[in-house]
Amino acid sequence: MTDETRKKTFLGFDFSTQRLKALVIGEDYGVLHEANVEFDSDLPEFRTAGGVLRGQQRGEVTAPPLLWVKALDMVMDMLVVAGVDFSTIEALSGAAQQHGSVWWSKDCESKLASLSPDEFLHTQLATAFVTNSPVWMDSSTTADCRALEEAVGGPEELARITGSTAYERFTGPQIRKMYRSRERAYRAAARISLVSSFACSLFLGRVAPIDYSDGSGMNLLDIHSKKWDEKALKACGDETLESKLGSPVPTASVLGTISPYFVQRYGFRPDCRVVAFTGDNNSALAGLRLRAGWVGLSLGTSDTLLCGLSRPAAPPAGHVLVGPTPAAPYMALLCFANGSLTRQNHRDRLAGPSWDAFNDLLRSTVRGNMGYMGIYLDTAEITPRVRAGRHEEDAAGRAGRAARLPGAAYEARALLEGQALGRRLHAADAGLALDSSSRVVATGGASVNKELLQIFADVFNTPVYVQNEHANAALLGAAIRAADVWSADTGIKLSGSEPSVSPVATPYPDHDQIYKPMMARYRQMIATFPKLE
Ligand SMILES: Nc1ncnc2c1ncn2[C@@H]1O[C@H](COP(=O)(O)OP(=O)(O)O)[C@@H](O)[C@H]1O
Ligand SMILES: O=C(CO)[C@@H](O)[C@H](O)COP(=O)(O)O
Repeated sequence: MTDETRKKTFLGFDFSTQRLKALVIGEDYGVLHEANVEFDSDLPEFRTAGGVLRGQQRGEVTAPPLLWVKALDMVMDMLVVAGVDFSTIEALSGAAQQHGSVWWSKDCESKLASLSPDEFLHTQLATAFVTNSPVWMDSSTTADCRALEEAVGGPEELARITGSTAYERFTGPQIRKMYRSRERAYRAAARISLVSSFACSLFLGRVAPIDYSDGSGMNLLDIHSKKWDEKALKACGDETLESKLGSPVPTASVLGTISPYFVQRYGFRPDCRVVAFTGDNNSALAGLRLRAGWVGLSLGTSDTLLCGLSRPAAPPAGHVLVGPTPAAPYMALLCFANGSLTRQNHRDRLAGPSWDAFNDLLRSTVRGNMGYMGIYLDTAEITPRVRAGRHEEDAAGRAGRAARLPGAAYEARALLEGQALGRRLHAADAGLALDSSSRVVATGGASVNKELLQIFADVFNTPVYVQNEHANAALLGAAIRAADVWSADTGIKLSGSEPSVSPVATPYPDHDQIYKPMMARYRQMIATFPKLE
């Protein structure tokens, strides 16, 4: 029996692309503690750039799973130093970058079950993985995508079953590539986790099941029956694949109690519940708790657009996923690979390492940028699926040398207007309707930048809001899901709180004159980029 009067707190994690964050909330969902480990600077021994490693083959991007394990050791120590009383934590959950796969070695279960509380996790799990993890930025599996679509009956059929046509970063095509090109690694892996279920496993002390919501980013899960699709499994591996993946579970599930390692090392209660972890965008939707007609805009390493759906309509573009909470049975997602890191690269080039200096450049230009436009793709793009490249045009539509933009300020605005135009255009193509009642709610690292949000408001012709409770809805969503699922499991009501949002950018009334023609030009410009093949 849980004592209803004792102090209750809930812990959330976000294993995102560039950092690991942890957050403790109280019964009222108010933030009590936070900690943050940045992979590149806090763990330089792994030699990552932006949290990832670029491979030799074109488009290959991975991350070492031990980096995430060591980051967890560090973040836990930070919470200790911050004075967190782990005995008050009733439940924990987490979010993680989507689609990445973690390849566990044969003895992983015995290792997870017998961790010594006297040692760090990373020293004990150093040999628990058979290879680095392919992550969402990988674009090297185009051949596997086409083969998977063909095996299932075509791209439309795959989208009807799994919610998406085949995408390079989705876990099914990534598993197929491993099976096809590195069969020894495929065979050596006893289990395959998503980054979310891998992170959950560390707390559970056994390999955790994949949840339905993040599992929908694999091109393997039937989003209607919520079972693995047999044809898709067969196309991506051999008869052992289903057991390597294990059976998927509802996202709002208590998977068990916390591993003795955390009880003995940090003083967690032995009955602290571990709630299934999920993808970071899925968790952001849970954290934002959007109203009907509102759209989430996550500005993390990637930029994503999200909204809840009541039914799983097959999308003409983008993805439909099983939703993370009972309130959002399904969700729509559009992902853009050239998000914060691309903005950051060009900020460094044009203004140096300061966002204030970059914003000064933006302020010195006008909406519409006197007709100068640019599309800057530093990495292969996901929406649409094109190669990296750059295209600039002057007001007369001239490209190439003749169109060189007249200075850093014009390039800065061209970059952000180009990004916002792309988000808006592809959202419309994917059937995401915005009307006068719509609101965009921004979250993630770049959502603190009001100049950037003003450009999104102008291009979308929609007011942009931010959430007051936290700038990282994925992290907050992880802690809130831990609390909500715990409450449903124990029957104990929590005071909780409704999310509150504040407006940060309102569109100027000249959207139609300025941005409608630019949208048409954007469509022509993006068509000049070579497609992934
Ligand atoms: N003031 C700012 N303006 C624009 N972008 C910013 C600003 N502050 C931070 N960022 C961007 O936020 C990104 C990190 O966002 P975050 O949500 O933590 O990413 P992730 O969750 O993918 O690791 C950084 O790459 C950085 O470029
Ligand atoms: O691939 C996708 C979504 O489909 C990405 O959005 C990843 O989930 C990475 O998230 P961030 O680290 O950028 O938040």
